[in-house]
Amino acid sequence: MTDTIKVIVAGPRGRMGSEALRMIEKEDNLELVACIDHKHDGKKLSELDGLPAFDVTIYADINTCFESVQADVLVDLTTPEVGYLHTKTALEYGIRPVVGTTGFTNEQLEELTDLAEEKGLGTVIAPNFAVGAVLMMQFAKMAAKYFPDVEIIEKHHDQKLDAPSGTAVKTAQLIQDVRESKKQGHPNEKETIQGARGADMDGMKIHSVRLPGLVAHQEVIFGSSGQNLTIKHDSFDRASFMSGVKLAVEQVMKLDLLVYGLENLLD
Ligand SMILES: NC(=O)C1=CN([C@@H]2O[C@H](COP(=O)(O)OP(=O)(O)OC[C@H]3O[C@@H](n4cnc5c(N)ncnc54)[C@H](O)[C@@H]3O)[C@@H](O)[C@H]2O)C=CC1
Ligand SMILES: O=C(O)C1=N[C@H](C(=O)O)C[C@H](O)C1
Repeated sequence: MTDTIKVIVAGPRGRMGSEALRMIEKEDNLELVACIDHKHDGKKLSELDGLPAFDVTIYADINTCFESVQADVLVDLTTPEVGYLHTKTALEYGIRPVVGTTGFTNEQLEELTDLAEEKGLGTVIAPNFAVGAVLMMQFAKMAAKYFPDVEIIEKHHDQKLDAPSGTAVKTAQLIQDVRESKKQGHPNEKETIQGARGADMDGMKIHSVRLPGLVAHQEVIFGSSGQNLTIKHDSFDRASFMSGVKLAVEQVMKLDLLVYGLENLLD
């Protein structure tokens, strides 16, 4: 029998955090031991409406939480600034972070990579936990070898804080690994309205759509003479991310460094 993994969830009232609670409730090898939330300090999760009725305490202060509760893993599903601080603090307390929160800067990712290595602690930061999205990114990386002209269109719900999405940035980074740096479009093109051509990453354009009704969607469009290739993924429901969160929580226990991207954990 495998040992139970003791998990703290940060952001339990959020769209992703609440889905993570529902996932943990169903899994015998995961045990929720506390939650971190800037509201409801000291309450039990079971006192909040609409969430699984776990008899665990909510802490507003992460240090108090880590000093009061013995845990193996912190699952962070909050906001970019908070998520970064949580990840750093978890590593300082010897707790392995599994981070779905997006919007970290490259400098923050580098700092966390160094800290995880120094502490010898597994850490997973995954911009997208949906297996289909991970495949979409891998297929895009494969295609970029043959189609260097590419634009990324990501579409999300209008409550999203960061743009471009973590998934779009990660996709562009994977493509950047295999293609020569390239400025796309006409060399003399001019935007008559600022932003019309989207964000630029190493010459690739990234377009961010935000609308009510959307969940998480991305198209990677490759163009070549006489042909286009479109690789597309849709998450219609946040349950789509949960098998990836579970895998990351299990695998982070076996790691002693930081991995960035769920693809590094898939067979
Ligand atoms: N990696 C992945 O597969 C996915 C990642 N995300 C990312 O996860 C993050 C959360 O997304 P959603 O759940 O949609 O957002 P949300 O806005 O529904 O939830 C964020 C939660 O964080 C809480 N929060 C804010 N400050 C806090 C603090 N100091 N301590 C504890 N909790 C705090 C808020 O109260 C809120 O409940 C975002 O960065 C998003 O981009 C979202 C979907 C999938
Ligand atoms: O905020 C979201 O919703 C999502 N965020 C992640 C991202 O920024 O890529 C993953 C997914 O796209 C949903």
